[in-house]
Amino acid sequence: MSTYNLDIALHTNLPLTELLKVAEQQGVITALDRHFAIELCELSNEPNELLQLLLTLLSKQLSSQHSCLPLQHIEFANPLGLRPQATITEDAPAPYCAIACQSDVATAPQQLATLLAQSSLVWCPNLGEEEDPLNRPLVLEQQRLYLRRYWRYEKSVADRLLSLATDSDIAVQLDGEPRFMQQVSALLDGLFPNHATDIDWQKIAAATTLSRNLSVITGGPGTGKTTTVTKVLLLLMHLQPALRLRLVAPTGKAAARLSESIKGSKARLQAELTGELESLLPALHAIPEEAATIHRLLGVIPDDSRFRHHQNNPLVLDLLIVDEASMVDLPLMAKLLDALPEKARLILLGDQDQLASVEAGAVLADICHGLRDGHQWRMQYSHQQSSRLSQLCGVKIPAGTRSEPLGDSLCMLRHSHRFKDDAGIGVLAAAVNNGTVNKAKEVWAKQYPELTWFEQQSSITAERALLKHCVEQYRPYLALAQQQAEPHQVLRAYNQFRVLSAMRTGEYGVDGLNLIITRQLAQAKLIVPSQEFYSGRPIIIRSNDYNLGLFNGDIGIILQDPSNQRLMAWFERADGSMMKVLPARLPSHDSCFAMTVHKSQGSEFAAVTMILPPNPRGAQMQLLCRELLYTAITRAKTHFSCSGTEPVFNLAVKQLTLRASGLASRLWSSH
Ligand SMILES: Nc1ncnc2c1ncn2[C@@H]1O[C@H](COP(=O)(O)OP(=O)(O)OP(=O)(O)O)[C@@H](O)[C@H]1O
Repeated sequence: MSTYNLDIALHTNLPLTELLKVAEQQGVITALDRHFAIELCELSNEPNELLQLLLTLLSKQLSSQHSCLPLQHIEFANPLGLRPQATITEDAPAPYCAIACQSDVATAPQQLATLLAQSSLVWCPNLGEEEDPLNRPLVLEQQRLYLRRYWRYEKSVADRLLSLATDSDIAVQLDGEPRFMQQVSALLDGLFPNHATDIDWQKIAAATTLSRNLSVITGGPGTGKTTTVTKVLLLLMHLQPALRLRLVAPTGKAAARLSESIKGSKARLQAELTGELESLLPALHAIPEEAATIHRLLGVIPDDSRFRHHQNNPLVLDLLIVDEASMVDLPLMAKLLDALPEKARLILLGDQDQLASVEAGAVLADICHGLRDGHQWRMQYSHQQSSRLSQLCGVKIPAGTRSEPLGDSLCMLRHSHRFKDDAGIGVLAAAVNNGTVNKAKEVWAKQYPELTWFEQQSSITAERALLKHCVEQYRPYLALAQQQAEPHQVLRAYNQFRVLSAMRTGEYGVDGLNLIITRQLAQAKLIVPSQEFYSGRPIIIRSNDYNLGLFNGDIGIILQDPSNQRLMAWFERADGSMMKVLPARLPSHDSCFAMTVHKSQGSEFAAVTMILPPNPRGAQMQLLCRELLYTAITRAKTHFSCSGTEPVFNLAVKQLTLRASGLASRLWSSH
């Protein structure tokens, strides 16, 4: 037992170094977590076990994609989450570790904060302080412990978003020039003719975007985010023909889909531009369709985590549109905002209910946090902004209950035009998103034609109906491959269906599923996998190759080159053109009959089959969450099937992932 001046102490029955080894053996921490703590304590020459434990917990948080360690989140009775040992002997007693506070337990986080503040490793910034003169590696703010780098990212993202949200030159122009207000309002009326009696939230989202330097349009799939933003771009290009705008998304696939959506929206809009609206046609044609990845926009420097564009070499643009913003992690958002020119405007589009980014943070969810009102969502416009929007849209738009500047920049779309209100996929997605197990159960019981449940058998090889379904779904694209159809045609057909899993490893993970599906397809004589590369093999890239222009998550297919019959790997570029690569030159890759739900973000398929693990344990339990199911379901456009058991499905519906971060409270001061 170690004690300090403070009223808080670490209780263990083994020296902490031994205990951390047990924790590593149990898989509750990694070797990296243990060494991170040891090395930092050695660096500071502070042999303090409680400090070492806190550093281990911080590292564990960071490897679970949290941005910080909130001290009040620590489970004081068992901070490492140790499990009881199966075999207990005198040599190996049951490990025990607890943080005990002698007086009021409620003061424990504050006591830990005081302990940390005394360490030479930790900087506690005063309000407004930007830099630590001593460059200490850790930062403690509001009882949240950060690695300095993450604190900087979080602070710079919050500062820039707030400054963009507060910057009101466009709002001032609208308020000060009644004619301009009328002109914009008339254009909005033309583009959003009111056929329904309900409030048209797409029109309000467009007005929000037109009146702020920062706007965030969030909503589920098919709620009209792209349609709305295309109309906004049309108005902006009409009002400011020289506007320099760029479209980006976090992955190549998402960028390609954004390009396609913008093209589709423009084509639909063209048909609507009749009568007086015909004068908008030149502006419509001027809207760019090409979208890039964020990495490409920022300019990747090989083997360097920095980009070519940053604060001192900003991007050349007036307006940046970022699609699939939920996939943008905290460090990348910080770098993107850093490279945004001072006067530029920013539009973020995304679905705040989807899985958070693969790397640290949940930036979009934190931005939208202030709209949550209990179990409901509610717009939070200030009185001034609600009156401005009411004038622009010609309907009364109520003000919210909060008064933070970010509220004026946000708009949420809730009505899906992709799924009919009573169609299975939309209803199931809504039930899962609300965390209502009974409702989800009812949806499955109704046996919608768009939904299929495969009750899980004892092993994947026993799941005949499921495997038959997968073979039938992949048959059309493989038949095209056998007929040596054009590569882009085969790739399109392949993208009609995908098997998704929560995890990579194990029989029910992507690795196991790829093996079994390959075997089934070979038995059905659809592929001949006698060598590593064979015609029809879909592949997913696992690392970046800047020379080839292939990036982690890119998906292609091995097919014969029509010009010389050699097998090549074919990929679709963001602009829709095809690129071929010699298979031997491919960076690390896997087969992709099945992929993780994480990797499927930003893509959509006609049909999706989700396979849940039968007996999730440990880390798998953490992966199974509501956002994972919601993301998997909403990747499907016409059919969703799920192989699992009811308890596992329900467990995932109930579990909500929360990423620890201070961003929401920086953005929403009354949070
Ligand atoms: N107000 C509307 N009335 C009728 N159909 C609409 C409306 N808005 C959008 N749609 C249609 O709904 C479909 C989805 O729209 P859109 O692509 O804009 O949604 P989204 O939110 O961007 O979807 P995703 O998140 O999947 O990219 C499109 O076919 C579009 O034409």
